[in-house]
Amino acid sequence: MSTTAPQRIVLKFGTGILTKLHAPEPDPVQLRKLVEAVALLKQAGHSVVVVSSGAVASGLKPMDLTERPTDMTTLQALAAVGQTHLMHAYENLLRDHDLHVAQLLVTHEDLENYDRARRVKTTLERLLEFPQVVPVINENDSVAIEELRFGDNDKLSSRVARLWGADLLLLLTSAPGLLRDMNKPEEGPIPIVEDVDVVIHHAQEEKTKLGTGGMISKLRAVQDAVNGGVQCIIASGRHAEQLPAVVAGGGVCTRFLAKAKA
Ligand SMILES: Nc1ncnc2c1ncn2[C@@H]1O[C@H](COP(=O)(O)OP(=O)(O)O)[C@@H](O)[C@H]1O
Ligand SMILES: N[C@@H](CCC(=O)OP(=O)(O)O)C(=O)O
Repeated sequence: MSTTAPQRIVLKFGTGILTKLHAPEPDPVQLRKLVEAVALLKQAGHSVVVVSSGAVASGLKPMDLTERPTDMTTLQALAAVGQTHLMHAYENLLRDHDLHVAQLLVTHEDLENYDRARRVKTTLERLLEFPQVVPVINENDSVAIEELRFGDNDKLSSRVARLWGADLLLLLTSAPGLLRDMNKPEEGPIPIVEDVDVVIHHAQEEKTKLGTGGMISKLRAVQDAVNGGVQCIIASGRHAEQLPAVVAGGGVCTRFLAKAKA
């Protein structure tokens, strides 16, 4: 992988890395580190799109809730409140790097419909002609129809990566990558995967308390992306400082090789 040519990179920040380790609320220190990594990648000449979860988690405190609710209507209401808090935080942190956030909220239907998906793509491309802009995409949770929701942002990020023609999709999560055995994290993640089907059995149902996806959802999203010619990486979002190294081909992570583009 070339490190000099500007690469189109989609970074997906899961809920599990945007919230505090032991409290269900956004972690400003984490967000600051992730935004710093985005700024570094942009300085290195990469074109960066962020898919960020965290709307529901950001809505808990303003709505005086301590636990993630389970009913869909309350979750959608929470996302409506939390999304503005989330964007406000991005805006403030990006400003320190002379960058601006551009919010794109999309539904499953938007990306499945040819004309609407083209519109999302053209808007994204126009935004990226402005080097000071960082598009931050989330599911339009408050209007998404329950049966058609992405639900987690893993699938959404792979659809965006394919639509935009990204070179790399980086799924940042609470795990250091795909572990062979979750009880033996000291073994480190599987470094390279050529065929997702061969490793899918390593993924357990277990996931973080606030996240909705889990590792199985991530691997399905990875499969979709690599089939579309997008290389994928699963890495820890708790070590944002290693992201430039990961993008350059090193670091601790699991790398999934892309299939040839059709
Ligand atoms: N084989 C595995 N290797 C690493 N993590 C795994 C594995 N199987 C299941 N997991 C779980 O997947 C979680 C990451 O998914 P999730 O909680 O949905 O995070 P996010 O909110 O970042 O999408 C990890 O915290 C871990 O508990
Ligand atoms: N769109 C939702 C994301 C839901 C979610 O938790 O996704 P993920 O972190 O990918 O498991 C939100 O912003 O809260």
